[in-house]
Amino acid sequence: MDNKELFHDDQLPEDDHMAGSLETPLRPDAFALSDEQKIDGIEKHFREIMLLLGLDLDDDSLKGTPRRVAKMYVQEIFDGLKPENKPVARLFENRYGYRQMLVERNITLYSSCEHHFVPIIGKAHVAYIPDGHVIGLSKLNRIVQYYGRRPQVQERLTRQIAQELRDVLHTENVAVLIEADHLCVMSRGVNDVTSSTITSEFSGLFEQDAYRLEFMQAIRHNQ
Ligand SMILES: Nc1nc2c(ncn2[C@@H]2O[C@H](COP(=O)(O)OP(=O)(O)OP(=O)(O)O)[C@@H](O)[C@H]2O)c(=O)[nH]1
Ligand SMILES: [Zn+2]
Repeated sequence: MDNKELFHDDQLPEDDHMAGSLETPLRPDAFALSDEQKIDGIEKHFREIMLLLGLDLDDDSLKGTPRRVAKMYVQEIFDGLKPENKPVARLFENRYGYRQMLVERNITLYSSCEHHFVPIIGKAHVAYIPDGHVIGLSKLNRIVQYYGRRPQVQERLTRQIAQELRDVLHTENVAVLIEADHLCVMSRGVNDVTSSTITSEFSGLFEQDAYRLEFMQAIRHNQ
């Protein structure tokens, strides 16, 4: 089957489209406003949303919600949109001569579905085979957290984490696998609470079956 049968005409993959799809789509002026300006603006608009829903904003429990939501968006669940929040992963020389696979598994992942703005909850498993350098273990978790704290689709999230690991570690030998539950699938729409979504990216040595299998076995063990 060729691509034309798999995609509608306007969805046919093109090289530049595929390359660009790794980036979170941002407006050119995405960084023009301060956090405080963003919080004030979101608060105002969220108040409107609540009023349109018919909610009484004089109610004690509801009146703080617009600002609470605005702060949560800007300072918490979407703070991975700001490049200055990208974790700094200091490289250490691989003085131990460790050349085998390092797997960091079961990394807690929280993200938000960019189509419905509801949570994606899951686990990320990442691995690399060090060349000249290694990084602190917690930085692997932090990289996953950073890219999770954006409106996302799971495919892009997976690829962004893999690309960051390749960049930081100066090696192509990187694997990322994410298994996640999408609240937009579970709690609304199709209302399926049993399905979950697995995405992966394997590059460098992980494109070979033996390395991929070792990784898959490592993340399955003990679960
Ligand atoms: N590929 C992909 N799709 C996602 C992801 N998260 C949510 N979606 C899907 O995005 C789609 C949005 O489709 P629409 O038909 O515009 O939205 P909808 O009418 O709310 O669709 P339903 O969820 O089927 O009710 C849905 O099928 C979601 O399941 C993701 O991470 N990756
Ligand atoms: Zn969704």
